[in-house]
Amino acid sequence: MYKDPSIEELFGFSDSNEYESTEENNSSDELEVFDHKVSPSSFNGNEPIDISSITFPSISGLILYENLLTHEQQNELINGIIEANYFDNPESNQAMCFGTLPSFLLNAVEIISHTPGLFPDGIQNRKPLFDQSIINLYKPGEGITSHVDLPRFEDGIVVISLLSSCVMQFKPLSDISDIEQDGDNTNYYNKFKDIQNTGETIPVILRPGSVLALSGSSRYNWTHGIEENEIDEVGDEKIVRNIRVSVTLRKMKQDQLLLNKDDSNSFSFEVKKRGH
Ligand SMILES: O=C(O)CCC(=O)C(=O)O
Ligand SMILES: [Fe+2]
Repeated sequence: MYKDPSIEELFGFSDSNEYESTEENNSSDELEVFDHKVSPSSFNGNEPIDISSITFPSISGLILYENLLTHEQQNELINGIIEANYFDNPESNQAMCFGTLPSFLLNAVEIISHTPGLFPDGIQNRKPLFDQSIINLYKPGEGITSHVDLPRFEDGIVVISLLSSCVMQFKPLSDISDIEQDGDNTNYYNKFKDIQNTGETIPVILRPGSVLALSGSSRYNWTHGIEENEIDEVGDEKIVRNIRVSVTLRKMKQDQLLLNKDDSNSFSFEVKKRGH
């Protein structure tokens, strides 16, 4: 029977000292988050089935593929993330990997790279498609400040959603001139607080197994963020948030790679607390 996993079951830590597991210990460390009786519906290695793609008329370049990853593929990602121990420290909720992608991401990247229409051809056919990943862990009620991804990353970004749904808000930038000047990370997230928000906000529901692709205007001219809500309401739909994990995949700009030439084929990662 499906039961939402607790954060302790997933990542082995608790906010409260009172937590005591009533579950049997799973000696293999492997966690089946999804009940496989709910039949996975999507990519079977040959033909994609039952995948819906959603576009947003006012946000050019934004496309959402629901059910792109099967439950098994989602489990594989979650188990890979657990085994990598990124979130052993309860303070950390963001792991950044540079260089070679962690191996547990490779099947998902393979699927994404074979998904037609995700990106314009020039992006879709680049090699490698991605060389940087961020894994974000959200407890219920947590979010991420509205931002535009850093200019040191190429166009063509995806966000894979796992475990829980949430709403991502897209807001058009009123002034994009600052983005070009901001070559590094400094105060990047704060920068957009003041210059966004002159127009409408477009809610995008990110469900587990979905892949959101951003290119062109959606990547450069809109901010995206997740509000700090325990419940999201969109139209008639009410989403009670549970623990959510997302995987962001991007490609570093070539000149940024050259800055770290000796490291460009190696793998490194950094685990920290999201600054927002
Ligand atoms: O967690 C998400 O869904 C979004 C993450 C994000 O925007 C980012 O890593 O830049
Ligand atoms: Fe982002």
